[in-house]
Amino acid sequence: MRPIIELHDVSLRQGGLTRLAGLDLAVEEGEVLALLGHNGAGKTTTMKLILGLLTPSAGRLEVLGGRPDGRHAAVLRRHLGYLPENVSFYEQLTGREVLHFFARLKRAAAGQAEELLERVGLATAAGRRVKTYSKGMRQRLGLAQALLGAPRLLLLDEPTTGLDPAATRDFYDTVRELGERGCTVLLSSHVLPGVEPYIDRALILGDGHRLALGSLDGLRTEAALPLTIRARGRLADRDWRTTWEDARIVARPLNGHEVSLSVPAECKLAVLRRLTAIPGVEDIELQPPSLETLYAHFSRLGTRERRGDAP
Ligand SMILES: Nc1ncnc2c1ncn2[C@@H]1O[C@H](COP(=O)(O)OP(=O)(O)OP(=O)(O)O)[C@@H](O)[C@H]1O
Repeated sequence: MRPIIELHDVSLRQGGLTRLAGLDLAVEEGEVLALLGHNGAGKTTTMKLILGLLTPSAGRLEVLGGRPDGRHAAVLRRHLGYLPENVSFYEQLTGREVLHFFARLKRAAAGQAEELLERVGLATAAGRRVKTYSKGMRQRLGLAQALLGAPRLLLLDEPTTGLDPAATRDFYDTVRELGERGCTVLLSSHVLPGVEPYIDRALILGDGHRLALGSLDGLRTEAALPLTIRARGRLADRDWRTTWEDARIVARPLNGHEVSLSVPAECKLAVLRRLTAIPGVEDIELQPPSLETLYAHFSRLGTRERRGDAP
């Protein structure tokens, strides 16, 4: 089956500025892909190219089997949902009126508006004017708007900015459910903590360049960063710095009953074996590099490469 989104060497240059540089990307049906990057990295630009709101200056781009900015655009509009970064609605309308308005625009059944209000948890607030909504309620209304018409592809630009942790979790739960039903989801985010369990792959962008693309496991293998092993117990009597022959294993005693070890992946088993044999060790916890750590690693690497620094 063909990917839902295909970018081959896509660039967008405007004036002297490169907004996107030679991006290659294929996204499969039902995949949840996170677009990660600093301010100005090219996340919104990538989304707007996929939406057909911008046209590449070079390269080939296909979305749901056609070019998004050509005649295919009308087909796309029916199968695409978009939640922009700064979502705004007519403040005087109620949540229900807003959704009915967008349902008419998208030629979706009015009944679907009610169903979606329920689904995003706004059923009881549906009769209130949008101007009385909190940030989280506006985002949920935005998501309901994006879900009108049963889209095959959803583009969510910074959807969890300003949401509290519980609202963020609810939001991502809905995203996961959509992915499981075969809807392809692209979401851009600065807010990395919490997103890991909900995504299949991450694309890390920096100054319009692709810095890394892969699943969490794939990115971990590529980055080859040390993992953290924490041991707890009655540990005060030991000199942790001299316990290891390999200089790459760095021990940081946190207090008398906890030590944190930075361990290269290939030393993991040896360290675990040694730790389990040490009297006093009562508990061991493994922490592979988080998405946040991987993001920082690839961003640093990308910046260095572009500046031509030695690693
Ligand atoms: N309307 C525009 N006209 C010209 N250049 C633009 C325009 N919008 C964005 N850019 C430039 O394109 C580049 C990529 O911006 P983009 O908005 O895609 O980044 P982003 O990763 O979404 O950033 P943010 O996290 O701040 O939203 C930046 O250098 C930005 O200055």
